[in-house]
Amino acid sequence: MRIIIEKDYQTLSKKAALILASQITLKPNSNLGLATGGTPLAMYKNLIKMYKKDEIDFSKVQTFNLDEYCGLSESNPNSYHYYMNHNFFNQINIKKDRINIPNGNAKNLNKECREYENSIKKAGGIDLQVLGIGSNGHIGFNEPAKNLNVNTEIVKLTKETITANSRFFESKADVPKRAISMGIATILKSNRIILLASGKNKAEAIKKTVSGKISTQIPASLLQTHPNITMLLDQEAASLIKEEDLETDFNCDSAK
Ligand SMILES: O=P(O)(O)OC[C@H]1O[C@](O)(CO)[C@@H](O)[C@@H]1O
Repeated sequence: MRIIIEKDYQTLSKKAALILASQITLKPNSNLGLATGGTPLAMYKNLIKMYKKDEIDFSKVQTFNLDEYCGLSESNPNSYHYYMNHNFFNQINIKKDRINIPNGNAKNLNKECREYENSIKKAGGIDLQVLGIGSNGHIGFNEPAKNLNVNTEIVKLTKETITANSRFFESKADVPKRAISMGIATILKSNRIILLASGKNKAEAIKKTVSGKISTQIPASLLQTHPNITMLLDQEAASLIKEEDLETDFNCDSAK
């Protein structure tokens, strides 16, 4: 596990954008796995800036989003379809038919999950997956539980996640209770993963992800088994990581 600690959210977001840009430069037809939530917003802004300066070309890129709420239409401002179009896709030259986001409004949700998983396989898998993390350690919408989903499935959101995500909705009651999410194996099959985390409220989950025992109660801890994972953190999110867990050849503590 490579750990990069940046001064703050802005520098972390710039670095995340540079990692994506280098992936696309090296492989213009990359399959990118993308995340939503508050954390990647500034990364998307940086990528749009780079695109406008002619530094990146998204025309051959294909994207797969991690998750989507059940029951929200694409035009609902709280859906992840809307989030991605509004915050990213509408401002770059990606081809619409190369964008993949689970349809949380599909008539047959189980079929939708199976087809989503197959479309990732057919595309040859994900080259670079971007992840955020919930303060309970969830990745995608894979919530802490005794058993975790392997493949893309319908998931029930925990009270904690509903409360955390209610900041984007008019009221807590409006937050959907279910979502479609890539499973843990879907995520772990990606060639490279970068996980972004900013702020004190992520520090405990980050500590457990980096150095805790691997447990389905902290879904992100399973990332310890991945051969090419980079944790891109700001100082607050990294504040509970012990010094000795930073001392490996791979780790780069750029803020100190
Ligand atoms: O970046 P935020 O808003 O803290 O969200 C953390 C995680 O929770 C989610 O909103 C739900 O999966 C993710 O999209 C995100 O990675």
